[in-house]
Parts: sequence; C-alpha cells; structure tokens
Amino acid sequence: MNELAILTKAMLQERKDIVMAILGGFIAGIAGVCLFATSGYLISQTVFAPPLYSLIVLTSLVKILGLVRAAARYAERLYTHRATFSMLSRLRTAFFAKLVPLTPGVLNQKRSGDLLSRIVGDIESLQHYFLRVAYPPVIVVMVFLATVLFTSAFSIWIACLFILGMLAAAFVVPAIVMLGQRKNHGRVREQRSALSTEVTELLYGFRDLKVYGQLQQRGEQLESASAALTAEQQAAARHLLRGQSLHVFVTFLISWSVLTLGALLIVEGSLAGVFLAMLVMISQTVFEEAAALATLPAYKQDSEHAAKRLEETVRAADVLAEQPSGKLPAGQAVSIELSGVSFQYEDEWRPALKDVSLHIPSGSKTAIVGPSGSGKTTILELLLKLRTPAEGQIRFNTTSIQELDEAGLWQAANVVLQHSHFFRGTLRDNLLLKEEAHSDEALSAILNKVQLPDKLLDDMVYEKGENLSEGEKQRLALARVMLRTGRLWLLDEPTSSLDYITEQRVLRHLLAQAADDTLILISHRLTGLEAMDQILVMDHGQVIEAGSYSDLMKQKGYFYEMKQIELQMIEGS
Ligand SMILES: Nc1ncnc2c1ncn2[C@@H]1O[C@H](COP(=O)(O)OP(=O)(O)OP(=O)(O)O)[C@@H](O)[C@H]1O
Repeated sequence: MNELAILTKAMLQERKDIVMAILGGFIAGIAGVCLFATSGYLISQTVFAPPLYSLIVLTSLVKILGLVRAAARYAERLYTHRATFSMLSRLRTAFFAKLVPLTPGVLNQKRSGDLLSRIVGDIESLQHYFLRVAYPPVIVVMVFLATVLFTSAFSIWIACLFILGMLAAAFVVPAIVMLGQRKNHGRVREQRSALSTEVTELLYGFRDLKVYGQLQQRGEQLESASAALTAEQQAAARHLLRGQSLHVFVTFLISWSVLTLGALLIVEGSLAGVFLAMLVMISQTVFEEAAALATLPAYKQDSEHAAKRLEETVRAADVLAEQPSGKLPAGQAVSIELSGVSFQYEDEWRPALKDVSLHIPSGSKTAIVGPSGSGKTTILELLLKLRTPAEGQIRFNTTSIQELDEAGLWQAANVVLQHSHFFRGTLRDNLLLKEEAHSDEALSAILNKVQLPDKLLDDMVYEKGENLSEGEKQRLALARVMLRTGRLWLLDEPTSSLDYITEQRVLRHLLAQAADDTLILISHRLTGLEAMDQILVMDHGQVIEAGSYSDLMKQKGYFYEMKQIELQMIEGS
C-alpha cells in the first residue's frame, strides 16, 4: 500500500534485526512444538515401562527444549522490539522532517490537538504493523510447514486436519474479526483526536475560560470526549478479545478432532497408539503460534488508517519538496523590491494584499504603519517565504524570492514576530536558541541594551514565558535577535508593549546595531519614526502613502491625520 511505503522502507533498514527475530521466532516455535510432542510421547512411553536410560534421554530432551525455547523467545522479543523502536524513531524523524517545511500551512488547517494526536498516537500505531501484521505470518508459516511435514510422517490424515485447522485460523477467524472491525473503523483514533483537541484548547485557554466562567462547560466537554474515547477503546478491546476467543475455540476443535481421528486410526491399525498423545500436544502448540493471526486484520487496518492520516498531513510536503538553492549574499545588506504583489488567505473573501509595489534600498530603514488588518504582517510573512504571493514578484537585490532557499533566508534575517515563543528553561537557554556561542558577558550586555539589567542569565523562564510580562517578552525577543549577525531586520511591532521611554532606549541600541543593515519595522505607534528613511502607510492591503517622516507630514495626508489623532490622544491622557 502506498501509505505504508515509508514503513516498508523503515523495515528494510532494520532487516538485520528482523532476520535475527525471525530466526529466534522460528527456533522458539519449533522448540515449543518439539517440547510438547516429546512430553506427549514421554507420557505415553511410561505406560510401557521403558528402560530407565530412554526415560532419562526423554526428560533431558524436555528440559533442553524448554531452555532452548525460552532463550529463543527472549532473542525474538529482543530483536523484534529493537527493530520496532528503531523503526518508530525513524518514522518520527521522517514525519517531522516532512512536517517542518509546511508547518505554517498545516497549523492553519489542523487544530493543534489533532496534530498532536497524529504525531504521537498515529505514529505509535504504526509499530503494530511490524509486530502484529508483517511478522507473525512469517513465523506461523515456517513453524506450521515444519510441523505438518513432521506429522505427515505419522499420519497423513492428521496432517490434513492440521492444514484444515490452519486455514480456519488464518482465514476464517480473521475474516470474521475483519467484518466486525469495519464497523468501528478508525473510531478510536477519531475520538483520541477529539480528546486531544479538547485538552489542548482547555490548557491554552485556561485563564480566559476561567475568567469568562466557561471552565465548567469546557470541563464537561472534556469529560464527555474522554468517556467517548473509553467507550470506543472498550468496544475495540472487546472485539479483539472475541477474535482471540474464536481462535482458542478453533484450536480446541482441532485438538478434539485429532483425538477422535487418532483413536479411529489406532482402531484401524494405521497409527501406533503411543503417538496419539504426542499428536494432540502438537495440535495445541502449533495453533498457539497462530493466535496472532486472529487479530492481524484489526491491526492491519489500524496501521493503514494511521499511515493514511499521517500521509494526508504531510502530503503537501511532496509538492514543496524541491527547494531552490539561492542564498542571500553573506555579510551584505540587501535591497528589497515588491512589484504588483497580491495575496489572499485561503477561505478569505477579500485579499490581504492588493497589487503592492515598493522598493526598500539596501541599508535603509523602513517603517510600515497602518490600521490593524491592513496587511503589514502579511508583507513580512511573504518576505520570509512563510507564504507565497498569488501574483507579483518579490526580489532580494536582483534575485527572485522563488530562487532563494528558505532556510538560508531565515538564517540571514533577524526576525521578531508579533508573538515570540519562550521555552521552559533558563534565560540563557532562551537567548541562545540557535546554540550560537556567546559569552555570559555578551549576553548580559545585550540584556542591558534591551533595558533588562536586573534579569540574571540563570533566572528560570516558565513554559510559554508565563512568568514574564509582555514587555519583558518583547525585550527578550529583541535581545535574542540582537545576538544574531544577519544583515536584514524584519521586526513586527517589537516594542508595542513597552512604555515610550523604554521603547526609545531599546530602539536606539537596535538602530545603532543595524546602522548599515536593511531594516523593516512594523509599528502601530507613530512616535520615533523621524529616524526612518521611509515610512510606508498601508490601508486595506495597499500602500497608500510612502515617503520620509517630513515628506508625509508635509503632504498632510493619511499619515498626518493619524499623527494628529495620536497627538490628541497623548495630550488627552
Ligand atoms: N492566517 C490567516 N488566515 C486568514 N486570514 C488572515 C490570516 N492572517 C491574517 N489574515 C487577514 O489578513 C488581513 C491582513 O492581516 P495582517 O495580519 O497582515 O494585518 P496587520 O496590518 O499586520 O494587522 P495588525 O496590525 O493587527 O497585526 C486581515 O484582514 C486578517 O484578517
């Protein structure tokens, strides 16, 4: 199956362990059959009061076979599990490698809880494919053929009975299980996604839900999702149990049939009575090996469904697989040109950007201002190749953005997005996200520049920066970016939560560092923009005014109006 190609590839990569596992499984299976056959024969032999040495040989054989079986089973378990865990780790890595390039797109379409459940649950389900789908039939066939060959030496009829029993165990029982499985196909997985989604939403929105008095209602929703998952899991477990019981029933049916047929053959004189117990014991052991076949279709369907969902999640990655190799010139400031750029978000009725053309000279400082929703952030996202324009061209120097490798672009840009993420760890860990080498002195100097002199590098930061104020988060994000050496700065409202004085101090250091670099600053506030070479004013996805601060003030257009309103508000407050 197409969806399982990645799994088959992972299995091939573990072929050494798989061969060892098959060898161990075969030896354990055959040793088990021989052990019970010998025990049966030993029991029958004792009736004839055989010489002591033959009893000693038989009991020793039983002991040796017991040991061999245990050792081979241990080896089988060791190698199958080692292969499974290595495959799981390969699958996770392969899935993440495909997921990372398309993360912005995937996150738009999928709820994060669903994505989490796919990453964790579905990949884990794939471990069953090797352990419970691909591997058991190989062992069953090998052990069974050897057993049938051995049995046929005593009675061809009993060998035929074994074949009949195996057909029932390998095809009829799994087919019955499969029929039942169709009914609850994928329901456990869907319920797990639903629960995971509820949990993440509750965790992310805990504070807001509490403040708005919605916590109880959400808690009840979570409980009902949990109960639904438990019910589906119980139904699936009951179904598997029914399959296993059916298999045990077939095993006993065959054992009784062997006993009856054997008795008839003994009466007929075509089978020596001393072998009857041996054949009955063999029938019980050889079908024990085939128990895994009863649940095989259920696991097969489950693995295929998991593989399909994972494939759906990363399908777009194949489209994006070919990455251009162009790079921004290292150590040089770049110019940026947008000509006739339009962009519309999926499922949105109006474009976020309409025919935007602008030029940003290399080494210049540009501010983009405009009302909320006017398309400022969208421009940055297009420049970072997080989104692709529907129309128009974007060029860095003379190179089209389509020819640039996105990783190289991110490497060359110093970016602060509207919401920076903070991880649980020390302040130092959060500053050195890229594992760049910076001394503690350099880190402390940066903390001073962003007006956080009281913070210590060993201070703990909680998950998502819970113990930091919004202003502190913004200053730490700026400190992070100021530790980088890129010559292109893309800053999306990096100081919106700072008071005016702190903002001006931080921006002064930042502009000094970026003196010769190309810098784009998105700003809601219009204060301090005198230092910018040009200001682009946006409204409804278009650049409606462009020029230096003094030009725009002289024009007395939209920017001038906005400035007057801001001044009135400052005076009024
Ligand atoms: N992920 C998205 N999916 C769909 N529409 C979006 C998405 N992000 C933004 N938009 C829409 O695109 C338009 C431009 O948004 P954008 O974030 O670029 O504006 P902005 O000027 O940066 O706003 P703000 O100043 O509030 O950050 C808005 O109408 C917004 O609703």
